[in-house]
Parts: sequence; structure tokens; C-alpha cells
Amino acid sequence: MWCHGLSHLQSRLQNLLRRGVTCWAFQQLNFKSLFPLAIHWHHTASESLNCAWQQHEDHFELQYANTVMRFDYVWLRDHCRSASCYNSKTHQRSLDTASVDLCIKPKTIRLDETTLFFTWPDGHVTKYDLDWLVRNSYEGQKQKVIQPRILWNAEIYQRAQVPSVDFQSFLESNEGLKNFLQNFLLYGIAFVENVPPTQEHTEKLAERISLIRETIYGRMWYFTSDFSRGDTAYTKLALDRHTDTTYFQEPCGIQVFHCLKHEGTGGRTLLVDGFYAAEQVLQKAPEEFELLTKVPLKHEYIENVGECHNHMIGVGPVLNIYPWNKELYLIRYNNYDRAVINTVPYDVVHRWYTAHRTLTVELRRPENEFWVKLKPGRVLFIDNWRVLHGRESFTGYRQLCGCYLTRDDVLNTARLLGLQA
Ligand SMILES: C[N+](C)(C)CCCC[C@H](N)C(=O)O
Ligand SMILES: O=C(O)CCC(=O)C(=O)O
Ligand SMILES: [Fe+2]
Repeated sequence: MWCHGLSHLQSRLQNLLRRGVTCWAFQQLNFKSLFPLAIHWHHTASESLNCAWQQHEDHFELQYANTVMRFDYVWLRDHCRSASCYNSKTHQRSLDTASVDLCIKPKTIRLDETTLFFTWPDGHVTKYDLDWLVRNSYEGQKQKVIQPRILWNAEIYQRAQVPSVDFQSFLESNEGLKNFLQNFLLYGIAFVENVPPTQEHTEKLAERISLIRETIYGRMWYFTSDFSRGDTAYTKLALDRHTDTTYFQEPCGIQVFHCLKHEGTGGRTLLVDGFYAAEQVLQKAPEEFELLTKVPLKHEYIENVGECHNHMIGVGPVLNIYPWNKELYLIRYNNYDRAVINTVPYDVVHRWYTAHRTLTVELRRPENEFWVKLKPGRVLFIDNWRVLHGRESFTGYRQLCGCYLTRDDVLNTARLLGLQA
């Protein structure tokens, strides 16, 4: 590392840095001759490591692995992984962040091989591996998407020839399960074949990847067109594309469908990649996309049929994006269950209807519609935060069973199998 033995220059340097001037220092140069244009960077001696850092008044700047990173000093103190600050067995912070002086600055900083050492005013030392900092810095993270996906229309999905997973391999091998989850994460839908057509086997399948999310519809549901519940799903009518449980504050993450019996005609299932449609809106009308991410809407479920009395309300925009990288993670789209709009003034309402129309036009393009006939033995998993489903009207006796899954637990299983989720 360059700059060893420069401590006599440190106070002058600090003055300089306080004024926000960037400094370079080379051992072989006369430091004074560089004032006041001088730039002071601490460099590693070894070319191969290629690391440089600089202590600014209010942040620490690091260049490493082709990344320029800036760290707040409180952040650097807060993320200390020393035994007294962090319990590496439980992966939990022991340090009380509120005890850190918000104006804290390190007394000294030094680099040894690939480890940075920060000594704080009270003498506590925090060590960071350079690679850890790259992996965990804002600049290192922000280029990375949280969830890699393949957006699809009917042709893209069909051409991809995504293989279904067999019931046995899904249950018995981690590889089968991993293949299934990989496809599910990429496309937002996935099928399991050769499942015995019973509710019990469907439940077993669901439990292999997640906890079942029990709702007002029960844990496992089993339904026919008997209008046993106050919802169109329990009729023979067609259902336009929608996501379910938009009236929950957190809509159900995954939906599982298994058609156990159908003696009649029609009843095909419609699937549409909501993120593909949203992407088209973003390309064609970015300000409409933005409005759909901003305007809060209510969805509502009011039921008074037989013994079932429910009133559910969920509030949130149609498109939900991560605020730091604008990645879309949830679409809430159900025109049946959308409640009275009273969360925005009339002029915004009008712009919202325009944006909603643009999205609807994309969602309804025939080329975006993927139709399948669910059959006994073939179980469909749908990412209810991304892919919309619908159904054609039907005749005859039709029995469907399934359940909702908690999204966190599906992702948990995926991560434990080594997938990015
Ligand atoms: C039948 N099953 C339990 C699957 C769903 C019923 C929920 C229907 C509701 N309109 C919604 O979209 O959330
Ligand atoms: O009957 C179907 O195929 C699906 C109905 C539906 O949308 C649902 O149950 O959520
Ligand atoms: Fe539905």
C-alpha cells in the first residue's frame, strides 16, 4: 500500500479533504508540490489487487473490482462483524445501532492483503474483506436484479418447451424439485405431471415446496360450480384474466390448481404473463407505467352467503416496484374485485383510467394468451404476483382442488436448493 509513513501529512490532508478535494499520493512524488490540485488516493502496491481508497469527510470511497463504492461511516460501524457486534452463529446483530455516534469517523484505516481495518475513536476495530464490501455495497448490488425472469407471450412460452416435472421426481429428488422451481421462478408458471387425482396427493405436492397459506377459502380448497361461496369462481361463468386475493394486504403468492374431474365442454384455463404486459406499457408509455405504480387502489371481498360472512380490504397500486431499482415484483389486477376508487382526486382518476386501459389492452392481446385445459393428473402452479389466470365458461360437472402457498416459503425452498430468489 502506498502512503505508509505519511502520517505527518495527515492533518494537512484532512484539511484538504474537508474542503472536498480528492487527492492522489505517490510515494515518489513530492506531496507539497501537488497542492492544492493534489488528489490523494491510497493505492495497493500490487497491481494485481487493483484497489484504491480514500477517506472523505463524510464517507469512505473504495475502488475495487471495477466498482467505485461509497460507504457511510455509520454504515461501516453498524455492519461490523466482530464477535461483540455480530453473532455469526445466529447471523444476528448484537450491536445496538442507536449507540453509534451519528458523526462517527474512523481514527485510522489500513489495508492488509484483502482486508480493510477501521479503528474507531473508542479503539474498536472493524474488519472488512474487500469482496464482502463489493457484494454488500449499494453500487455492487444495484446492477443486480433480485429475480431473473423470462417474460413471455404465448409463442415465447411454447417455443421454450419448458419441461414438466414428474410427480415422483418432484417428491423424491432434490434435482426434480430444483428443476421445477427454476422453471417456476423464470416463467411464473410450472406443471407437475402424473399426480394421482386426489386432494391428498395435491396437498402432498404443495407441502413439498412450501407452507400452505390458509385463507377464508380454507387450507386446501375443493370447488365446483355450486355457488357455495359468494364468488363467480363458484359458477360456470367465464372469468377474465385476473390475479387472486387482491383484497388482501399481501395477496397470496402462489396458487395451485388441480382439476380432478370435468365431464362437459369448455373450462379451459387462460394464463397471461402480467410482467410481460407491464413491460410493454413501460416501453410504450412510461408515464402511464409510473402512474400505475403510484396510485393506491382498494380491492374488496364482501361475502354473505350461507354461513360465510367476510369483508376483506386490500390497498395497493396495480404495479408494485422495488423503490431502489424499479424492478417490478407484484401486479394486483382484478377488475371484478376492485373497489370504489376514493383514494385520488378526479384528474388523477382520469389519468389512472387511461393507464389502466393501456395495460388492459396489452393483457388482452391474443398473442399474449396461453390457453391450457387442466386435466386430472396435471397440476399447475401459478405465481399469483405475476401471472394472471382466467377461465372459459363451461358445461357439465367440473371439480377443481388446490391451495395457496406462502411466497416466502417457496422462495426459501428455492434458495436452500441454490437458486437465486
Ligand atoms: C376458488 N378459489 C379459492 C381458488 C378462489 C376464489 C377467489 C376468488 C376471488 N374473486 C379472487 O379472485 O380472489
Ligand atoms: O375455475 C377456474 O379454472 C379458476 C377459477 C379462479 O379464477 C379461481 O378459482 O381463482
Ligand atoms: Fe382466480
